[in-house]
Amino acid sequence: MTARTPRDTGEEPGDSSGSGSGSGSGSEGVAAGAPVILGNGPGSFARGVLAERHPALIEQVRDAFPYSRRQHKALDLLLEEITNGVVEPLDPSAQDHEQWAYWGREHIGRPWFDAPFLWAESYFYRRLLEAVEYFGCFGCFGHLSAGAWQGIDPFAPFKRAELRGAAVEEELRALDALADAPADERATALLRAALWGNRADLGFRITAGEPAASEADERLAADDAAALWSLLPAGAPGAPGAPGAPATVAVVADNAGRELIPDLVLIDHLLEHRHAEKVVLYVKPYPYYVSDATTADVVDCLRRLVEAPGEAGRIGRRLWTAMAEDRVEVRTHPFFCAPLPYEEMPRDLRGELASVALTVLKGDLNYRRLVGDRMWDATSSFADRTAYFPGPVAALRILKSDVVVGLTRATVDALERSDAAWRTNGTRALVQVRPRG
Ligand SMILES: O=P(O)(O)OC[C@@]1(O)O[C@H](CO)[C@@H](O)[C@@H]1O
Repeated sequence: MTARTPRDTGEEPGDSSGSGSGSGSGSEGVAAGAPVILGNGPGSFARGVLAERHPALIEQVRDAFPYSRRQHKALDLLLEEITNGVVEPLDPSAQDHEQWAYWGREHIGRPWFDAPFLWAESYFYRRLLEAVEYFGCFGCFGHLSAGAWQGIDPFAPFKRAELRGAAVEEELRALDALADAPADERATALLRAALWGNRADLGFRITAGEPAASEADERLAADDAAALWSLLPAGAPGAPGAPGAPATVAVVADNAGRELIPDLVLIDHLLEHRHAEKVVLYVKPYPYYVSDATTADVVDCLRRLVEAPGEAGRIGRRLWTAMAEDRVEVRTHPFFCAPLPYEEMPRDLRGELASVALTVLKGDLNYRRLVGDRMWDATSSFADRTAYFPGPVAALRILKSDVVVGLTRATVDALERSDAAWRTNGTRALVQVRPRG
């Protein structure tokens, strides 16, 4: 992976135009709005992630690989730093050193817990990759082992185990029962599968354990599914761009494996029923938040589908062909691993998303970045929070952090009465849509 410059990622060192004033970049006092979520709230969800989940993850990664003494030492140092130390910069020779020094200008040298939660999490994953030498070992010039671990995804063993597991097997077999279902029934079931697939988040399970079985609809805090489908009418054949003609849909993926498989199945449905003529699938440029999907994970999931019997195999083969015909295109951008809200997305990405009929953002982190990682009033308007987004946008998300907007007062009151941890325990979901403004 070639690290990109600040200009590529939507923020320029020294830019005083306001870019970089959002929740992730450090100037938390600048933008108007609800308080930015920091890592230091006593007893807060964010603090728990930084104090418990990240140290546990370091140990899990350490145990999953036959790392060298040098890598173990780097992991030890990182563990000590995130629990008792202050934020250290990336190695000066790392390609993205300058970028992260800029993003971290208000946090480097200060305790990890004092930084905005989104920033601290994002930088933690970057530092974990540094410790395991994912981009090479920059302090080891001239040493023959300097690049030996390049590109080895530290989360791959967890992702692979999930993909080979019984749950995926069962979910693939369940597709047979849907093969001949009426299109609208199939669409509803596949959208729901892609939504609840977001429970399959290996990072979340480090401390939360296996999520409770869903009672799907009863646990939807908001359901704009009808609005989503109305933006993607099943297309009659027509010239691209002509009124009523199917268009391009962007899907911003979240987790690999058990989430990405239903995402891919939904993408196949969109193409098969001409809700879209093309789907662009955005993935992370490098391993992130444990199970976030990279291109390698897309390949693994497609192989898993293609090798499956029955309907799953047929879907896999159709998608394989669609990739060859550019009807499904995988893209990435450094911004997807930036500690910034989508409001600060760079011009090139904004241009791409402006041209599609709908952008579907999967998962909790994408939601936090979409509306801003702040303690919003849960009844504040989703449309207002996302008005900056360059085109129609839909969020499919399991609630796994404090951020939420767009709920009715009645829903919030009912949730507060029934379950104190409803925002973070992974048992509630939402589908929220903002059509073109
Ligand atoms: O984006 P995803 O995979 O749905 O969730 C990411 C997540 O697990 O990471 C954060 C804590 O580490 C939380 O915001 C959220 O629960």
